[in-house]
Amino acid sequence: MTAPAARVVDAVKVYGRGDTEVRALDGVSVDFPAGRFTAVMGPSGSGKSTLMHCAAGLDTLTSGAALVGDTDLSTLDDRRLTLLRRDRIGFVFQAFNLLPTLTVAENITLPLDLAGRTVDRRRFDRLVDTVGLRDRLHHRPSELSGGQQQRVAVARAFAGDPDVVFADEPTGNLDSRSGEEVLRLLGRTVRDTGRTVVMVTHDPVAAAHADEVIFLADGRLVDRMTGPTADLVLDRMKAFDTGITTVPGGAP
Ligand SMILES: Nc1ncnc2c1ncn2[C@@H]1O[C@H](COP(=O)(O)OP(=O)(O)OP(=O)(O)O)[C@@H](O)[C@H]1O
Repeated sequence: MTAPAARVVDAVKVYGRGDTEVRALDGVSVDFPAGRFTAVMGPSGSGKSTLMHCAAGLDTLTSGAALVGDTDLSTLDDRRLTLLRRDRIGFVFQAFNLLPTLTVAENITLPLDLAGRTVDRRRFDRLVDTVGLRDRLHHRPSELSGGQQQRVAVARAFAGDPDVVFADEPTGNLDSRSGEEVLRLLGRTVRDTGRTVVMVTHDPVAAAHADEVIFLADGRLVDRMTGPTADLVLDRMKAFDTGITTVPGGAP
C-alpha cells in the first residue's frame, strides 16, 4: 500500500478552557491514502472542519500530529508552513475565493505564479479541458455562474500538482446540478491523475462521489464506508440522530 498523502495521529483539538472548553477532536487517527477521494461526514459540530483545518495546516492541534506526506506540520515555523500550504496543498472552499480582478486563466495559475513556478502549458491545457472552461479563460469571475466559478477553484487547487486537495463543503453554495458537476469533476480528477482529495460535506449525495467516507461524532472517528451510495450514507447519518454512534464492525 502506498504512503498516505496526509494523516493525523491521535489528533486532539481543544478550544477554550474551563467551563467553556470544547474537545472538537478527541483522539482521531486517520490516513488519507494517496490517489483516493475521501469524504468526511458527521453531525453538525462533530469536528469535520476542525479536522480539515488541522490536517491542512490552517490550524494547529492541541496534541497529536498532522502530517502531509512525511512532513510533521508541527515541526514547521510559520513561514515554512505557509510555503507547504502553497506548494503541496490545494484548497477548495464553499465560497469560491477567486480574485475578482484576475481572469479565469490568471486565477488558475495564481498559486504557481506566487511560487515563481513556470506554468507547464500542456498540464494547464489538460486542466482547463478537464474543468470545461476553455471558452471562459479570459472572463472575470463575476461573469461566470457559481458552478463555473467553483470549477475555476478546482482547477486552481490542482494546478500546482499538490499532494492533497482539501475541499470544505465545495457544493454548499451551488444548485444540485452544478454541485453534481463539481463533484464529478473532483472524482474524475482523482481517477485520471491519481491526485488525492479530502472533502468535508453534510450531503450524502456529495459523499457518495467519494471512494471512502469517514464518519465523525463528538470529535471521534466512529465509522468508515468504502464504495458509498447516497442511501447507505443517509442511513448511517440517521443512526446518529437516534444516538447510535458506533455500529458493529465499524471503526472503534
Ligand atoms: N474557534 C472555535 N472556538 C471555540 N469552539 C470552536 C471553534 N471552532 C469550532 N468550535 C467548536 O468545536 C466543535 C467542532 O466544530 P467543527 O466546526 O469542527 O464541526 P463541524 O462538524 O465542521 O460542524 P458543521 O457541520 O456544523 O460545520 C463544535 O462544538 C464547535 O462549536
